[in-house]
Amino acid sequence: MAVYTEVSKTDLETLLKDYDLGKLIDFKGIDGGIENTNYFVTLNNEGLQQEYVLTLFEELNQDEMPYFVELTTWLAERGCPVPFPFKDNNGIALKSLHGRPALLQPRLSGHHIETLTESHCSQIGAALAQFHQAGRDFYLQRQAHRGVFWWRRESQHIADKLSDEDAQLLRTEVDLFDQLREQPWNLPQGAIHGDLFYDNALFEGDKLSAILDIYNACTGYLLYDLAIVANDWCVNADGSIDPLREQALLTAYGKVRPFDENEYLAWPQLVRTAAMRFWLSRLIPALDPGSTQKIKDPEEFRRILLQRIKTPATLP
Ligand SMILES: Nc1ncnc2c1ncn2[C@@H]1O[C@H](COP(=O)(O)OP(=O)(O)OP(=O)(O)O)[C@@H](O)[C@H]1O
Ligand SMILES: N[C@@H](CCO)C(=O)O
Repeated sequence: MAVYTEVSKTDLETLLKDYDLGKLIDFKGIDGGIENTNYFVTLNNEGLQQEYVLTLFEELNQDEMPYFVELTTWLAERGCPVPFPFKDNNGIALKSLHGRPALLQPRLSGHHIETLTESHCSQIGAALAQFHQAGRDFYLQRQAHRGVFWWRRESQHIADKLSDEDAQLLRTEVDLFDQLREQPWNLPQGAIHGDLFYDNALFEGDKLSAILDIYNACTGYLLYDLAIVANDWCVNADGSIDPLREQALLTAYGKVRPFDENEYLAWPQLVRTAAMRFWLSRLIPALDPGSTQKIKDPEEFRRILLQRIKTPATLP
């Protein structure tokens, strides 16, 4: 399970002394996610039981955290259903535990979905467009942690562990994205989520209730963020695209933020780039015998990439 850093009852009670949120009743490591350590925390405040999530960041350092504290607060203030961290009694949201940056956030209600429908895709499309609209004038910028510089470098590092064919496939996609960036297209940019897979959304009944795990957010092409969503929410187990779910996603998104003319040109490549990015981020730990990260199957994204090459995507 994804508890990389153990937190004891004493650690938590010491942390909670900085807040007036109530008495610790229970806490439990969360068996989900692969990047960070997460705990559900139950507190009792004057007879009322409330649920929180404590996140310890395993990769991000303290200096990188203000971007996320500010962004989640900014988005929540503009009506996006994202968790944002509580401030302690001194007005401080960004804490530290066992040398890791730590945030205490509300536990948002809802459950993970297992079977994706057009309605789920349509709701996440509208919500992502609202996220993008809300984040458009966000005042901080952040370069993607796993963006263009990362994939240029890592695709070379990993090449000798791959078949010639796979190494070439990665190289081609890295080059094609570089070519796209050279186009005078001026694609809309802003704060993007960066990892809005369906396991990062919660639904209450059939209604979207939360968008979680904002910690891959960065400044980037808005359409690339939509491509990440399309490759996860609208794909069948064999890597084939479900055209109805994809149509529902894109139509709902476009109603809230209509596409720019040049975004139609960029879309077929951006879905390929998004597939390449997750293929690569899954390949790295899968090919590293010393990795302690939970492994997700890289093949899934290789299949999606091949599918996106075979049948070029179009925006409605
Ligand atoms: N604020 C929250 N409210 C409700 N549930 C939450 C919240 N934060 C985290 N969770 C639960 O914990 C799980 C893991 O959290 P999260 O996805 O942020 O972890 P991660 O390790 O950063 O994940 P990833 O592998 O997607 O990067 C979520 O899928 C969700 O079930
Ligand atoms: N969503 C990512 C893992 C977390 O970044 C994946 O499925 O590869």
